[in-house]
Amino acid sequence: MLDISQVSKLFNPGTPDEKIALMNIQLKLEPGDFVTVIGSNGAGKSTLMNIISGVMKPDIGEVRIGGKAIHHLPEHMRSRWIGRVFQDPMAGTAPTMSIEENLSMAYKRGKARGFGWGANAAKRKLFREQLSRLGIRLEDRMSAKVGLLSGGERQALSLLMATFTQPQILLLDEHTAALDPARAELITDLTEEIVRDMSLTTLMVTHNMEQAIRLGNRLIMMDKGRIILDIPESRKRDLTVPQLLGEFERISGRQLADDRIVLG
Ligand SMILES: Nc1ncnc2c1ncn2[C@@H]1O[C@H](COP(=O)(O)OP(=O)(O)OP(=O)(O)O)[C@@H](O)[C@H]1O
Repeated sequence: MLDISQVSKLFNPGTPDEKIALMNIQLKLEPGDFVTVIGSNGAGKSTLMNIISGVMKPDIGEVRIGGKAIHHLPEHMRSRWIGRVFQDPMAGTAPTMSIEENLSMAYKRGKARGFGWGANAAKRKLFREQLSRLGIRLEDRMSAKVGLLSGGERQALSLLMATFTQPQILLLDEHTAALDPARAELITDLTEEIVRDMSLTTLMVTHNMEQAIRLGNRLIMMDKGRIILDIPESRKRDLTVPQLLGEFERISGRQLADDRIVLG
């Protein structure tokens, strides 16, 4: 479903600030894979997400979705295949627009995949149904401005907007990191439910080691622009946080340096 081959990205080449952000990344996700991504500070996790979504282009290498090369396409052209939820609850939604207007935007984005403009009443019914799945009564507040919602409510809406047109790839970029523990748990539960129910192929960056182990069917660890560990479901099931940190130390020869690390 997602095929990244030999992707490299260098920032400020040929200057004293030269940084290797990604070095020869090879990553293949099968349909329905839910892969968690962890790594040290500056490992290249955000750059990888940005290259998949089209915020940045790789220096070399290819990104394919469903066999189609997309690395040369601009971000807006990829959005019909890719849903993304960011760490910042303000990032995925338009604050001055209502919940319904925000959902309409996301709906329009998926149009090319069979979600044509329906009659308004039919659309509103669909939005209400979708919102009610979140279980936080946003369906009763469809005309409320999104800027008035709490961080958790906005993140739940962002998750719905990123997924309800059934993207081929869902990118979750530390999407629970800015929330308090109770709201982070709500969004994590919703994520699991939506990904499972829609069989979405998902890549999730997290600083929460316990979450990285518990969620999904595969875990990858990045360091200095490379994937240094790729753990399949069979091994992940019995993995513990100390074992995971030990693996990092064994491979990289250092302790995992991450100023936002959460052990569990
Ligand atoms: N726009 C940029 N210009 C220059 N260097 C950059 C840029 N974006 C990222 N980098 C550098 O590329 C490397 C990878 O950064 P990236 O943000 O992808 O890491 P990360 O794994 O997401 O880190 P963190 O967990 O700390 O957010 C880092 O050394 C970073 O300083």
